[in-house]
Amino acid sequence: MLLLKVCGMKDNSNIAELIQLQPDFIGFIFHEKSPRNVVDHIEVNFPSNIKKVGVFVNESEEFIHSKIISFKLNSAQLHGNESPEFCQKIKDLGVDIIKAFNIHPEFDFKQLKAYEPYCDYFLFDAFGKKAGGNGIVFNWELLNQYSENIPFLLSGGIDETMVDQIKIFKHSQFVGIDINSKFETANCYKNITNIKLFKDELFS
Ligand SMILES: O=C(O)c1ccccc1N[C@@H]1O[C@H](COP(=O)(O)O)[C@@H](O)[C@H]1O
Repeated sequence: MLLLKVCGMKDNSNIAELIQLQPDFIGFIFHEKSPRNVVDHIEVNFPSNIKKVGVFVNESEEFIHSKIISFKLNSAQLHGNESPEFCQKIKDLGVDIIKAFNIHPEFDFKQLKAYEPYCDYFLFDAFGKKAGGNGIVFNWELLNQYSENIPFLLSGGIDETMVDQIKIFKHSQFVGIDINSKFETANCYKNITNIKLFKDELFS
């Protein structure tokens, strides 16, 4: 069964509704340039089986540490140009590491080897103007070049029309899906009904 990560949550009541659907990961973006940037405290009780992921773009170790503590994060998604050594430093803070990469035709998959010892998952996103949340789908066939041993989540512009595409996509390290902007209504609210339909169809 694929893992499901729902990213870019901000609003307490929206988060509480999402928890009812039992995704595997819920992501919180800590990036000032993003409309999904979390500024307020999240006041929702999380069941222990749902992992809280903080998403960071080239932030300092101190900043990430402070968010791990105040939001009780289980995982850090590093969505910038963070080095393998930086991933190791953040992993040593006691969280799982999801290292994101923006995939394009010239992407050098060989660079991923050095990240292997410090990452729990890779996340493959599209390449766009912004670090993430571009709502763009990349050519998943490029992942045929990925031959390392870290499981990955597929990301980038995934919407509810793509269930069949996801079901036929095959890769030995493909373990999950990350959804974000394509499930939003206004003001970065997630449409919980659409997420439920997507999840039910994906896992049927
Ligand atoms: O969503 C954002 O604003 C964002 C900002 C900075 C880094 C990552 C961000 N989101 C991540 O982007 C991918 C793809 O999102 P989308 O489906 O294309 O909207 C997803 O992994 C989010 O975690």
